[in-house]
Amino acid sequence: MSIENKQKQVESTLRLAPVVPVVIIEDARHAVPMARALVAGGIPAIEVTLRTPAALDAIKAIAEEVEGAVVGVGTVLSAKDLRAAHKAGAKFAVSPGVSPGLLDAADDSDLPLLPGAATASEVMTLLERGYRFLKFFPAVPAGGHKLLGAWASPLPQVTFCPTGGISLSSAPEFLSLPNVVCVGGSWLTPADKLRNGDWSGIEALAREAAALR
Ligand SMILES: O=C(O)C(=O)C[C@H](O)[C@H](O)COP(=O)(O)O
Repeated sequence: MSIENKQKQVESTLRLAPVVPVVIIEDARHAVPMARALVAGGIPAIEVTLRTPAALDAIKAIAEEVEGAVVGVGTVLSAKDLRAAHKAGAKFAVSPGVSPGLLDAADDSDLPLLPGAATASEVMTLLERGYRFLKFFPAVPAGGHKLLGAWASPLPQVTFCPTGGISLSSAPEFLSLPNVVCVGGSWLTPADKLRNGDWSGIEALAREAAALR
């Protein structure tokens, strides 16, 4: 698939809701009820990070069992991560930054990648490779909505999903920027709610997030 088509897929996924939850899942058995709660709350695109041994099983379970969910994989650092997540059923991939090896692997893969960038030079390098939709990471420590707003004029062809340090209360300052399509954040799936199986609590957090903007 061409980079243009993969980027179109990324765009339509990012346009589904104002927030993409970034999930750290410790127990794959939590994946399906958690994803159902997020979808019920109006948040269909879900990024499951490859930070725990349960991540690939969680992605597989959501892909197979949760109607309406668009499951993606986060913390993709290598070609191997990309292949494993694609095989598990991920529909999109997210990386905190890029390496030449990861970009080459993404060119060879049909799994659309949302690559991370934190400087204008990184953004320009990714533009050269055909990427117009990028993750801005780590959004708040790297300069927050002020940095992102400053890129809108010289880099108008690039649209971002800022992630890293964003909360329900700070999301609107990002979402109001012309070069932001949605934000990412871990606040929708807190560890204690996952551990306690508080699915209605997660649905309530999703509903609040879906109403942003
Ligand atoms: O795993 C990845 O690929 C990442 O780039 C990191 C995540 O996007 C942040 O960890 C978001 O987490 P919060 O700052 O808690 O909202």
